[in-house]
Amino acid sequence: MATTQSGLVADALTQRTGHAVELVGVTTEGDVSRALLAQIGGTGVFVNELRDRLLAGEVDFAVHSLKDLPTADPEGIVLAATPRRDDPRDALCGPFKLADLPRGARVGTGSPRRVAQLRAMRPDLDVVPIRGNADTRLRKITEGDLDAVVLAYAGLRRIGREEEIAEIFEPDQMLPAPGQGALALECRADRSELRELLGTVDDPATRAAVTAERTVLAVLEAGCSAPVGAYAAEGEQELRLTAAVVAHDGSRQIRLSASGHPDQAERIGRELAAELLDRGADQLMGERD
Ligand SMILES: NCc1[nH]cc(CCC(=O)O)c1CC(=O)O
Repeated sequence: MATTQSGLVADALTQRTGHAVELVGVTTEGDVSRALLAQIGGTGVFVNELRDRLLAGEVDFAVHSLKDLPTADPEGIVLAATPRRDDPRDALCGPFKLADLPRGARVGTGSPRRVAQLRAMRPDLDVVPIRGNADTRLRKITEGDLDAVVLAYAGLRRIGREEEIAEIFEPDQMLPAPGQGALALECRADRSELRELLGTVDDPATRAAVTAERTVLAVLEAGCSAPVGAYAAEGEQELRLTAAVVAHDGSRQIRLSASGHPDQAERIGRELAAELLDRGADQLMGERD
């Protein structure tokens, strides 16, 4: 997935700037660790190694899944571009649509956000924590260990596994993770010429949307181990942000929306998060089943 999305970015950059781009593969802790992301996640396990290479001057820029970036701003590194986002929705993979899964069916996902929202829709399912890349997860269906897995639609598209999708969840069924489906190009802050080149693939509407979404996460001080979803739909001159905090067992949720001008993305995110906290988001996130 990482190689495909980096290749797409490289091609787009070459097309717009005329510069050749060489891909350098970097293996991260997130790629090798067997621990559940809910335990190790939120701390940049897919990101830190690439940032070290940037700071060491070994690579000029890095391509990340924006969803994997910690919300804290890294020292000496800037988010130089957020290309136009792919489909942000989550997808159910396997032979059954959600409503057709038998009672007690085994559904794999390691994401507390997906677990909680699955339980809200189908409390009878047996949600099983899994890890590994998308291919590994999908194999668990063909090998009969699981009846279904939930993965990001954008990622499935990038690796050409769309045929395995049974159903794509609308954001009102399963609110995506902040930044899901978007990419992030980072480079060193002191490389102003490079920043300008990378900026040619930036999409301001995507940047506004993901800024609003990630601000919610930052204010809630939640990482990817929290059952928090946020999605900002991009209109012409309006951004509509929806954010939700779901109880781990899916029994309750606090879900709010707000709209405003895209220039105000950060403020919209901050205010919505404050309102979620006002309504008890903290308590809901802390509860375990
Ligand atoms: N946490 C792993 C990760 N990071 C980005 C994607 C998918 C692509 C995307 O959301 O942009 C995935 C896998 C998944 O959630 O299915």
